Amino acid sequence: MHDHPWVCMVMHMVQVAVAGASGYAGAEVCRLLLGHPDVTVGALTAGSSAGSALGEHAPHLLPLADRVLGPTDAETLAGADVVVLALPHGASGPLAAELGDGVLVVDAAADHRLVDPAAWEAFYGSDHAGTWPYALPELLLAGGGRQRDALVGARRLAVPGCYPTACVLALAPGMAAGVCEPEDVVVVAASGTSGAGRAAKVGMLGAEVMGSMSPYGVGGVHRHTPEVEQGLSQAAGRPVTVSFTPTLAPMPRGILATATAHAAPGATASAVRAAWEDAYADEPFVHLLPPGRWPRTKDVAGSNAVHLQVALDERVGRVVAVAAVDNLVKGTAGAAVQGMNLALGLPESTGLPLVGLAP
Ligand SMILES: NC(=O)C1=CN([C@@H]2O[C@H](COP(=O)(O)OP(=O)(O)OC[C@H]3O[C@@H](n4cnc5c(N)ncnc54)[C@H](OP(=O)(O)O)[C@@H]3O)[C@@H](O)[C@H]2O)C=CC1
Ligand SMILES: CC(=O)N[C@@H](CCC(=O)OP(=O)(O)O)C(=O)O
Repeated sequence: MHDHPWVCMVMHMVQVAVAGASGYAGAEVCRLLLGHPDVTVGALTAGSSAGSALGEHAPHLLPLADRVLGPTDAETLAGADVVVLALPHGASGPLAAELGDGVLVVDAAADHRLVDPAAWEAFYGSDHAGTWPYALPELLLAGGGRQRDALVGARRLAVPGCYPTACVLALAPGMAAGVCEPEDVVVVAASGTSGAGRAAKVGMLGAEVMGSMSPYGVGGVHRHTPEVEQGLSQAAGRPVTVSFTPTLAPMPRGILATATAHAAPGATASAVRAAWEDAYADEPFVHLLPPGRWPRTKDVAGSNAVHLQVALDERVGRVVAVAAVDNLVKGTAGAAVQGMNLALGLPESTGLPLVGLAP
């Protein structure tokens, strides 16, 4: 299919190592890899959990329950064809440099997503590690083409953030088609608590989050703001400004993003609908719902699907787009596997579930 040296690898089973396998994202990568027909699971590593069995942390991963987690270092990860890094931000750059150019490194953390070092420094407060191809294949690029083309044959991949995946896919069609204005985009998105990782935090205790919703990172300070702006700007071909407000929702997984943008002068409801239909008609994972049906997080739980709907609020002249994703699948682990498939020359959908878990 693709004329690239990686393609020969698919003749054999691909060995994939996972760093951070005891965490939510790493364990979800393992779950998907267990259902992937072309993959064997290689070394699994952790931080303070190294030396313990994966089953102590992720008992649902029965076939891997007895695997002992190794330390997260280049020596332990050596020998794999692919290394997925599901580590806290900041850890990926130095480790990837030690892994060498021959291995495909898929980074689930934020370290290599942003193109603009100044944006990284402003929102993350550390030195920028560099920019890797952004693993959002469905992203429409201004002037034609999709981000997918940058992923085929790549050896380094930056997995998009969970909120940015939902927000960017929600509005990119309107930006690319010119039916949405780039200024004053507003996004309010709710996330399940697994988005915060499993490290203990008081605010994540059941007693704190159950039966309640609360915003955080309000006022343009959340670190996903520049990533959402970056993706939408790439679709629009000019700078897009976004007010982004994340919200914590009392559910284990899922993101529901509601994004609104000024409609371009003369944009009609049918032109808006056509932009979204055209954008995603051939995308295996991005599903524009029939008119009148709206996305629900339950419908995408456990799957790599994105459910979308769009409407024109003619009274105020704004386009309203809503997207639902599973933060741990299309928002992280599924995107990692989808990007891996593309980089290796495998069919893009291999090993990725399209069916959700509702009710
Ligand atoms: N959760 C989500 O929805 C999403 C997560 N991501 C990203 O994925 C990455 C992992 O997130 P998540 O799984 O949620 O986090 P968790 O806290 O659940 O897991 C973190 C993992 O990293 C390991 N770890 C922590 N510190 C170190 C260290 N110093 N050296 C080596 N290993 C370490 C942990 O091991 P140990 O068990 O020993 O502590 C654990 O395996 C993050 O960058 C996150 O932003 C991206 C998109 C969505
Ligand atoms: C609910 C919650 O806390 N969500 C996290 C985002 C999820 C995440 O892990 O961020 P990345 O996708 O950039 O890795 C947050 O707001 O920081």
